[in-house]
Amino acid sequence: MFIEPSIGKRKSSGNKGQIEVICGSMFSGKTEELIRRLNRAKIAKQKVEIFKPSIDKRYDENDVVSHNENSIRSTPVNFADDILLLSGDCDVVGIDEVQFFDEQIVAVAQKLAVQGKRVILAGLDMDFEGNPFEPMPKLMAIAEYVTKVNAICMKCGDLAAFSFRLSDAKEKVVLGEKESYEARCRKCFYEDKK
Ligand SMILES: Nc1ncnc2c1ncn2[C@@H]1O[C@H](COP(=O)(O)OP(=O)(O)O)[C@@H](O)[C@H]1O
Ligand SMILES: Cc1cn([C@H]2C[C@H](O)[C@@H](COP(=O)(O)O)O2)c(=O)[nH]c1=O
Ligand SMILES: [Zn+2]
Repeated sequence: MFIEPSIGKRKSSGNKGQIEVICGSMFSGKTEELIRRLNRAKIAKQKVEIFKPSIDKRYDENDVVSHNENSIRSTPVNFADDILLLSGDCDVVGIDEVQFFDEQIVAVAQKLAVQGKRVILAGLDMDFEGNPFEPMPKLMAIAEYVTKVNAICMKCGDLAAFSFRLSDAKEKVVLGEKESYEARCRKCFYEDKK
């Protein structure tokens, strides 16, 4: 489990800011882990702002919601740059579904961290073809902390790092849940890949 190197008193301690990335396949617990860290920051009396791309309205228009229905209030934004304008003087910025943001999210995360903020980003590291899902690789490169979480393979019960798309759709972005995707281990993913 990720243990914060420090938490609380960010402004008064002349904080340097940091970037944390939570990555993995679908159903691996990225959103749960993001919510856990943000709730702990709130308990430590940190001012927290949470964002998600407005494209993601699967469970709720505004909230970030995990597959097991944990939720936290968030602000949907159209562009990564909006986060810079809306994060104000907060201590901690949480961002979910980061893979749906434009490349600008990398500069935005960097700027927020340079301002002294703790920036926590959660997103898919691979797409349905098993390829890196930009801009996640760049964010992982500039982060101080990267946490990779695994789901359970829906075919064999092993650990799963891949998101298997059940439909024949070839577009990179196809929103969906259990009806459209399964968490798979490498073997079960490549066995059935079209
Ligand atoms: N194949 C699976 N492996 C692990 N957890 C699963 C799976 N399918 C459903 N879940 C549920 O999904 C939850 C994680 O949801 P969430 O944090 O939203 O994941 P992510 O954001 O990575 O898609 C788990 O706690 C579990 O209840
Ligand atoms: C693999 C893959 C996924 N998506 C979509 C499907 C879901 O709407 C989100 C991922 O949500 P989660 O919180 O990580 O479960 O992304 C996609 O558009 N393209 C893909 O290749
Ligand atoms: Zn498997």
